[in-house]
Amino acid sequence: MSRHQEVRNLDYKDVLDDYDGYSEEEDELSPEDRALMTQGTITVQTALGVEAAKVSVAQIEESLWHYYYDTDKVVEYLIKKFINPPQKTAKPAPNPSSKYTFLKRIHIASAAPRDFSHLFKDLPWGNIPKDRETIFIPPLLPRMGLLGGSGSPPKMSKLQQLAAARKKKAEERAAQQKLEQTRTKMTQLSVEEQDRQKENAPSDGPFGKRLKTSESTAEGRKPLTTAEPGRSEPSSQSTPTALENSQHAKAATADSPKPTPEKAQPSAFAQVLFGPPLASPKRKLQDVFPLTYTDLSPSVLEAFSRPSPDDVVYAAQAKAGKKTAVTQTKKKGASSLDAVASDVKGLKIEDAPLPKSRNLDVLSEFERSKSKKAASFVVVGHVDAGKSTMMGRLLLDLNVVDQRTVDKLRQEATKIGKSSFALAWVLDQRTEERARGVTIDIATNRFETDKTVFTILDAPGHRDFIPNMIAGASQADFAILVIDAGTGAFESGLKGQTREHSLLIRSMGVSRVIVAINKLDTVGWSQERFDEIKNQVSGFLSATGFQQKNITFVPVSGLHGDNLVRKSPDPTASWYTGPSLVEELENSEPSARALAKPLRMTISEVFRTPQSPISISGRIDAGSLQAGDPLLIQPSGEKAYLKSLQVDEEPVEWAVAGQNAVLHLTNIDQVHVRVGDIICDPAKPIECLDTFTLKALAFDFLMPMQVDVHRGRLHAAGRIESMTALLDKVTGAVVKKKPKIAKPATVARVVVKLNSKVPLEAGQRVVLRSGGETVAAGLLE
Ligand SMILES: Nc1nc2c(ncn2[C@@H]2O[C@H](COP(=O)(O)OP(=O)(O)OP(=O)(O)O)[C@@H](O)[C@H]2O)c(=O)[nH]1
Repeated sequence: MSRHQEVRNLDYKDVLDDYDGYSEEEDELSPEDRALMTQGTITVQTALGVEAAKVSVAQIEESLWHYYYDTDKVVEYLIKKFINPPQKTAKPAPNPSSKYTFLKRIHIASAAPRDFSHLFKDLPWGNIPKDRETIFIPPLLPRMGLLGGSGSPPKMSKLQQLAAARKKKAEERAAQQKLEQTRTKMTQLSVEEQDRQKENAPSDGPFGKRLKTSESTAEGRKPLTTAEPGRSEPSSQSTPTALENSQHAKAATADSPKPTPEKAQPSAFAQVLFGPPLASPKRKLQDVFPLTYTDLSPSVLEAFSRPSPDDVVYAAQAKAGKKTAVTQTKKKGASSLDAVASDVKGLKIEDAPLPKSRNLDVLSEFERSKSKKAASFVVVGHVDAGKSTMMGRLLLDLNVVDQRTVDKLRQEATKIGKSSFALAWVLDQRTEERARGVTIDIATNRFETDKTVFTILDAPGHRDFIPNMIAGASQADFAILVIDAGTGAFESGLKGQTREHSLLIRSMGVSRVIVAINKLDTVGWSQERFDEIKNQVSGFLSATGFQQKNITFVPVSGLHGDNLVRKSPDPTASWYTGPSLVEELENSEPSARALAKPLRMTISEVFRTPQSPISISGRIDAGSLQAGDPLLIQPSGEKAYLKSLQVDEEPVEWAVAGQNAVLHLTNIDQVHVRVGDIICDPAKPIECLDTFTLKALAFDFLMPMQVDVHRGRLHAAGRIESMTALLDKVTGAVVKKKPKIAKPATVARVVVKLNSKVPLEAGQRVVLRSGGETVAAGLLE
């Protein structure tokens, strides 16, 4: 088949149908368009009146669509097209049956064009070299004119033509009247114009005109006697009065027998710019544009040499005998002002009274008190080892939370398909934690046994939240390391956060650890599995620096509560006869308290309470405090006062190291109090450092590198500036000076430089992280 035949045989209808892409659904108007369409139709029908019957609603709508709801144009178009069509017009009307063809056309035009190039491929003019080919950039939108738009104005009916002519005439007349009015007003306003007409003198240009408006004498410029024309009311009365006054004044001073015609006065601003007005209209150019800094005009020089109008008035009043009255009034006013001033002075805005300290001997009070021991423990372990569930269950079994609460949580958890996390939700209270099923930040809770008040610090297991875990570990006396005994879970945990958490808690100074081997229900309470895990964990904990006597193991099922508070009722678990987890906790002695040391408390949270707009919570690391104490907040260096405090949610008079306290502060702005800051005694403040030396245990390769320093809630960016020595792990003796690198598991002395000063001091433990990994932990020297 020849190319021509091919072209001839093409079914264009099919081709276009293929590429139409138009569907009835797309014919629908948006709600806004629909509203505009309805409104437009009503307007057009009203405008057409009885003639509206001659056009269908569809035609009106179609026209509205094409004219973008311009009802005037639509009316014009409809009159022209349907109501009063010109005889010869043969243009087809928009097809009312096809609604919004405009929209259709867009679709057709925007559809991908079919490639017909193969039809012409053997034509010589089809083989244009590439470099000579025209680059066709298609328009963004299809080019289409408006309906009926030929460019020429639409033809009008006789009626329309008449109406238009009448309208035009009326407009012209109105414009003419307006012009006349303005001209009259301008004539009334312009003094210059009158003068000019009187004198019949030619104008000297714009400046010349203005300069004629005031007189110069030998003594200099005369004071202005008339109001500035520009400021006078444009009333016919004001002008003659001004003229009279002016002429009267001039008659008294002018030498010329001829009365000088009144002229508009230049404004003060104009005089500053252009100098004094001259008698002669012919001014030299340099006078017209004097440079103010080379030739100060006399008006400027004289500006303050005469009494001001106010002074003149006062002088006149004084002459008229009112001076005393004015002075009296002034005096009266002054005396009442003085009285008010002295009253205001007398008013003293007292600051809120500072809280008073009872100056108790807190340490002896603590000795005498029969309060229970306070201990904090951090719960650590690999993600999903069951830490939160275990703590939730513990709180349920100890009646800290009731069954109803747990049932409610279970219902809520079931709704989002996480029913197994109901117990974990007792601690994981954030929406994000609940939605993701992971702990994100340290969750604290509290429970009491006969002897001890325990604070739980439930740490996140996920590696992304290690900094929060570090914050928890820094507040803990001891730790519960939770291990998932499930097949494969223990092994993967050992490679993951089980090992990292163990290293970190040890680095943060925690020396006692209870290993809860969890989820034993999933392995049928296999003693074998328990022993296997016990052996492996015991080995690496010893290697990490924990003493064997400080490590204990408890087989548990956190979900079912086995061996947490009560012994497991499961017969398959009968092989374990040791203490429960709570008993192990009670057996754990909290680490020694630095009671006699200067006060140090790291802020864990800042919040608002009924007692104070700035309340903070945290664990007292060292020293003691009591209500009324002045406190220093570092690094801000701002002083606050301790209004009142709470320990274990009870209001108390004092608190000591090891206790978790809530302090209600006063006399401080909130901007100076941030999480991670340190509260200390103003008399024995902690220093703020930006460089320190650290005895660091390397978890990874160490070298001069960027690091983040973590101490509790404090995170500071910095870098390892230099490495001064490699140390012996046991003796601490220098093994190598100025090493280039420190391998994992070695101890190095490194100098860290921070980007900003933070409160740090010798003896504190910090963790170094880099690129989201813990690279070292150590002790500040
Ligand atoms: N079978 C069984 N499942 C448990 C046990 N303890 C916890 N789980 C389940 O383990 C899953 C994870 O529990 P979580 O308490 O959220 O674990 P986690 O260690 O707190 O998790 P992160 O805090 O996010 O690291 C949940 O589905 C629990 O129901 C247990 O003793 N036995």
